[in-house]
Amino acid sequence: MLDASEEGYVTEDGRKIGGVLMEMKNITLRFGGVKAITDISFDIREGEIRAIIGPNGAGKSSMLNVISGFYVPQEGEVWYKGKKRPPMKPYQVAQLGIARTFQNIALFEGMTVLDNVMTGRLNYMKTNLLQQAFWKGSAEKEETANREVVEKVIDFLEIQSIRKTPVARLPYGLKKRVELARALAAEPSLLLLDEPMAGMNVEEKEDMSRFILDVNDEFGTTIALIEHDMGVVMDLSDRVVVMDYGKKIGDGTPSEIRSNQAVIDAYLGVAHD
Ligand SMILES: Nc1ncnc2c1ncn2[C@@H]1O[C@H](COP(=O)(O)OP(=O)(O)OP(=O)(O)O)[C@@H](O)[C@H]1O
Repeated sequence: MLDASEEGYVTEDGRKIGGVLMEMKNITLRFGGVKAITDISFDIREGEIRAIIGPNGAGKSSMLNVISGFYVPQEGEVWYKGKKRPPMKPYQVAQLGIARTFQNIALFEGMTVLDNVMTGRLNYMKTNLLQQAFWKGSAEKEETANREVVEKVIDFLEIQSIRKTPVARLPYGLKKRVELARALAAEPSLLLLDEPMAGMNVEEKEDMSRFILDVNDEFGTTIALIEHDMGVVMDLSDRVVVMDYGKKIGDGTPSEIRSNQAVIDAYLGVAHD
């Protein structure tokens, strides 16, 4: 059994994970008569890669939407960095350092890769248009600082060669990478990835897995992801939450989840590796 103390724990591959970054306490979310999430609690720790898995309709996206502020649960509490988070709009959650990608890519198709990634910096752009007109100097300084972060992310994700290409012209796998770049440009403390491998071929999945691990390793970014590809989930994640019909049926390391009978019955069917 994993020793997840207050201070943190050591992963199966020997990495040191910190204390609690986010805690979901007894979350219940309803849409009219449909209970998408029923009384779910779990935490996400500093520096870890945490997966949420489960069959279609289990409530995974709803949970990610609660974390990112798109949905406000009827019951339960969301704690972040040791404080209870009041109900917030998604942009306010983003300002707390929580960035996300979407299940269906949500980029500006007509804009270049560079401009799309720049939109990830919007929360850092303090000068408005009027100020830009009067205080050109400070707007320029801000633009340069934002550009530096964006260029670093573009280099890191190896998309320099397509920086001036309109997103509409890119293949699917690269669009997904641009979405990751935009989220990273926000320099998040918590990065949420909604099915980062969906629709990808094997090679694209391998690239994306490598980038996710590199982001976590290089920037220490905490990552929570939803993913259906069990090979990927078991390879990438430090701990996994399993949902079924809106309820939590498992929570543990990949090897604990692989041998959890309730999880095997509801989702895995046969043990995945
Ligand atoms: N906006 C909504 N309005 C009404 N019902 C919703 C809404 N969003 C989700 N639901 C319902 O809540 C339940 C959980 O859906 P959710 O999309 O969170 O599941 P999921 O685990 O992410 O599924 P998938 O793997 O198919 O994406 C489903 O019964 C779904 O129909």
